[in-house]
Amino acid sequence: MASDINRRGLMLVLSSPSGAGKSTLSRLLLENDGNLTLSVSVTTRARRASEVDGVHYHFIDRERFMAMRDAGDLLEWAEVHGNLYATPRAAVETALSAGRDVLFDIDWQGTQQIKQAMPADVVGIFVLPPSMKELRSRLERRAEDASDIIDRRLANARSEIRHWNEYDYILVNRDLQETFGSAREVLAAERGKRQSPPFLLEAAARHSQAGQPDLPAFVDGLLAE
Ligand SMILES: Nc1nc2c(ncn2[C@@H]2O[C@H](COP(=O)(O)OP(=O)(O)O)[C@@H](O)[C@H]2O)c(=O)[nH]1
Ligand SMILES: Nc1ncnc2c1ncn2[C@@H]1O[C@H](COP(=O)(O)OP(=O)(O)O)[C@@H](O)[C@H]1O
Repeated sequence: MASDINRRGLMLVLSSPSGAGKSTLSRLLLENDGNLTLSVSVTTRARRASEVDGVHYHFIDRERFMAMRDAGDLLEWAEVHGNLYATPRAAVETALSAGRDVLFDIDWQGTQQIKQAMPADVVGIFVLPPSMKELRSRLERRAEDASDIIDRRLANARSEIRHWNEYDYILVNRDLQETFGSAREVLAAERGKRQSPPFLLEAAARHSQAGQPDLPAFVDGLLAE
């Protein structure tokens, strides 16, 4: 039975440099997909005006963060832009064992850690901005961070982008609706792969559309040889 084969949910990771659009994409995915749950991270960063404690993050102090880390309560953790961020373990395990898929908005360091721990269950999407100029203007338009904080995020962007090839899918976020459509395709394809074999072909076709536009032509070329 399919429910027996696929009783563990998948772990969908979205990473990007700050401002590329991963929080916006996460929100769209969560609003449109009843089986997807957000892993709400803990962080020592200050709350932004638009953020709600317990919804976007659990905002905690450094002491509590260290206590959680030392107690083994964190699935992964990292320092990003001078703040500490981590994924609480318990909520993820509860959701996965109930067959729900879990969405993570975490950086490349966290992705490496969970891929190491659970390689078969993790699907990584890296979101790129169309240009660095557009990245800056998105951070400025978002108007949530002081200019020194924006500068720090931009200064870190290139070193984050260098980790793009550690991910399974790369999405260039030009048009938001198109990127959202591609992310949904990835999710559908990866769910399909985890079902019974008849879904595998469909999954492969979707994978190629979402990730590499040239792949269908390549496959056509192979078939024509
Ligand atoms: N490793 C890790 N990174 C996280 C976690 N939560 C958020 N991040 C990353 O920390 C970075 C900064 O996030 P945030 O302060 O919300 O800023 P934003 O990316 O500009 O929205 C982003 O790359 C997030 O993906 C987490 O639990 N673990
Ligand atoms: N495709 C897009 N085109 C234009 N603006 C976008 C696009 N995607 C996201 N944005 C905007 O860019 C800003 C940064 O997006 P956000 O999701 O907060 O990025 P991140 O979570 O990666 O830091 C937000 O103001 C958001 O509304």
